[in-house]
Amino acid sequence: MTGSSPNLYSFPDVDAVAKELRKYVIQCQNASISRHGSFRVAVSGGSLPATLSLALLAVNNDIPEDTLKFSKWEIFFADERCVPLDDPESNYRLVKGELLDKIPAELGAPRVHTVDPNHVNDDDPQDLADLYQEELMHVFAAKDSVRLPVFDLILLGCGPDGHTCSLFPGHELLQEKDAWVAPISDSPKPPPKRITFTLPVVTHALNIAFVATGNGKKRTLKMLFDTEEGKELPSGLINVQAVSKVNWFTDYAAAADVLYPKRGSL
Ligand SMILES: O=C1O[C@H](COP(=O)(O)O)[C@@H](O)[C@H](O)[C@H]1O
Repeated sequence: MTGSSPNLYSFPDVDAVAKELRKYVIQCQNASISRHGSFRVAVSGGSLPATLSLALLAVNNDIPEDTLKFSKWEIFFADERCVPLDDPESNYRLVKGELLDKIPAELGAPRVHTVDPNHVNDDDPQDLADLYQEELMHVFAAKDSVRLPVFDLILLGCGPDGHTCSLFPGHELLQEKDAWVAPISDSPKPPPKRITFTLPVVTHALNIAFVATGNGKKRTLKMLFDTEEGKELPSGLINVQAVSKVNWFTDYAAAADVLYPKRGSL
């Protein structure tokens, strides 16, 4: 699962992607629970939650090592839009509808860390970002002061422009070195006001997985993996900075034009 460069996995279709993603997430879960008793995972919005749901809500055939232990999960949001939690633009609402509401009771309930709903309508999203950073600090810096949180797994999407979280190409936020969570008021993709994990937080995670499927991601993946220009895009910066911790789960449609070596199994 690791090498000296990002792993680009490519599978025939979304169902096959979901099957392998499940294996990978469960491997990360089991290792994390053995290490520290919980699984701290961050999720994204966009197209990711649907594929994640397909992966995690599959039947496990009673294989013990294929068991999801949601009661040990702490779920965070790699980025969130500054909207109420029940707004159609909310990443929380999306993840709730696709996944959280559908988790069978016998698998346990995760602890979900949403943004503070009392500050989503603030003019300046700085407070919302600061409060979410404090939420992370309660979990990751409970005993000592730590420079950065160490997520067990961050699950990312990649937009057609190469953005990930709410980190957009050429945006000054890509230079942020200190904050764990940052506000953005000029997102080129609506809604404009959001908060996002910063690059240092993402690249400090133990495991990072991108999920990118469908024709709409074909040009983006080609650029990210086969061109120098792609290394400057937000998703490309994560490839460059986190190298072997990064695993891409793609389908044949998205990775069709990529020359970078692809793998067909975990
Ligand atoms: O705006 C966002 O977009 C990205 C990518 O979405 P996708 O639909 O192209 O997969 C997503 O990862 C992020 O969480 C979301 O806020």
